[in-house]
Amino acid sequence: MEDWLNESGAAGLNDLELAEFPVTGRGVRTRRRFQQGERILTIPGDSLWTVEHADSDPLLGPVLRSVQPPLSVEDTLAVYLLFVRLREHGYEGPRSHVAAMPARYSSSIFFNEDELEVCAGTSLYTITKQLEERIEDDYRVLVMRVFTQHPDLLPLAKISIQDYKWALCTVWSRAMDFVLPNGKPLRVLAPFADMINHSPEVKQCHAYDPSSGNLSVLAGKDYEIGDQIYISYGSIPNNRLLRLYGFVIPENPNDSYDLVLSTHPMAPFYEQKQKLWASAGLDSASTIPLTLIDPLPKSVLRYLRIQRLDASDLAAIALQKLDTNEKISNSKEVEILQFLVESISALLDGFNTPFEKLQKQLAKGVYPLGGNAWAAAHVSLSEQRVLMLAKKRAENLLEAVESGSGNERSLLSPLARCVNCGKDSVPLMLCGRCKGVRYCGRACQVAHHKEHKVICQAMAKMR
Ligand SMILES: C[S@@+](CC[C@H](N)C(=O)[O-])C[C@H]1O[C@@H](n2cnc3c(N)ncnc32)[C@H](O)[C@@H]1O
Repeated sequence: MEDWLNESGAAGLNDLELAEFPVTGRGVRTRRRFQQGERILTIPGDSLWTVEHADSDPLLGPVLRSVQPPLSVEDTLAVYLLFVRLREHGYEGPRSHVAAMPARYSSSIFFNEDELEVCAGTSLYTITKQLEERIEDDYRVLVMRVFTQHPDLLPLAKISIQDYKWALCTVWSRAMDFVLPNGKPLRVLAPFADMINHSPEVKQCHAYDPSSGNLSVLAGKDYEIGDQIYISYGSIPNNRLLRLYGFVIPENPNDSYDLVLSTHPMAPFYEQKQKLWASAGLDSASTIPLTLIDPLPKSVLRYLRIQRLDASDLAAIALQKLDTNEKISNSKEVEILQFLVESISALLDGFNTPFEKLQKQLAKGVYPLGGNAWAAAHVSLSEQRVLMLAKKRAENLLEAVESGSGNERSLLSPLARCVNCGKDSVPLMLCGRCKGVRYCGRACQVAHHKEHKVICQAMAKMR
């Protein structure tokens, strides 16, 4: 692969080598020092895998162009990979790249029932089950529309659903996404650059140059000889990391839980409410990410306030006397917050193993380190952690509204109050480590330590 790339005009390969590393597995090692921002690697445009290249391939192009409606970007690249993998002559360069790719992946779509069961209750569990069905459907469509129509180029006997899943996982875990100056998205598979592993400690340092069509990797930090080179795959929570890339980051600072809020179209005043959701940047079926940094975004409360509006509230809104950015009334806010606390409790009850038990199991080594069940357990911890924070936030808000303390606003902006007791009228000190929360004194900091420890580490890492 490296010879092909050098001949095609790649730059930087002589300073790099493939090597095995603990945790990340195979990756790219540097043979020289790099300073942050220096160019490490350039892969020429002609060697990249893109939809454009697939469409202009002399053999595959006519096949792809004849499929109506056209295949998705993901399927086009997957079929392109399978097509090249099946060639016995020609395509030496791309074939050397395919030969260097992993033969199997550890995305959650390859988990057996027992392994997946460890994360039952998570969004990963649901999405993986749905994905399995979608992949089967998509494979059936490809068989009908492409493979059986072109048995000479894409013989069905050599493309099983397992092969299709391999190709999909190759795209998910190795392709890079960019937005071109004209706003169009571009998905690229870059030989050798796709051997670089992810680290949350570097910012995005790979770039596509639309004028040359080349892909470059810059140093995301300073490197010494022998160091592993990293890029950033993005701020990805564990549930997505495991589904798309087949790995997790314990105590991932980017963890999130996708809260799905929906309303039945037969609900009272549905159409009027739909307009209000739209003007709030929401939808009648909204998925709102709850994160470690913002476990209860204001948009969740806003959605629920709109959902519960009655005729008189709607009339007041029409006269601009009410704003769903603020609570409608104390009693309605209490109702919403009680519902939220109950709903989050129900979500937490739906997890196969509760947070503390799972933590103990992991500490005892019940799940073999780095294995599928271990990774699934971490996704469960990640999602439960975010939900527990969201529940705590909703409970604090509920208490503030019920007691009439008027503290709700400051509870939604946590930096303005003591995160343990909620006091906001005293001098507050910042947590020295994460600088993300404040305390009114040492006693509150000590009392809050157990709950705050994990988030503190995560936020400190992000900083
Ligand atoms: C773009 S490839 C990187 C090269 C890959 N390690 C290989 O040997 O081909 C992405 C894959 O590398 C692995 N990987 C990347 N970053 C990782 C990390 N921080 N921890 C564990 N595995 C990682 C995962 O298997 C992921 O799907």
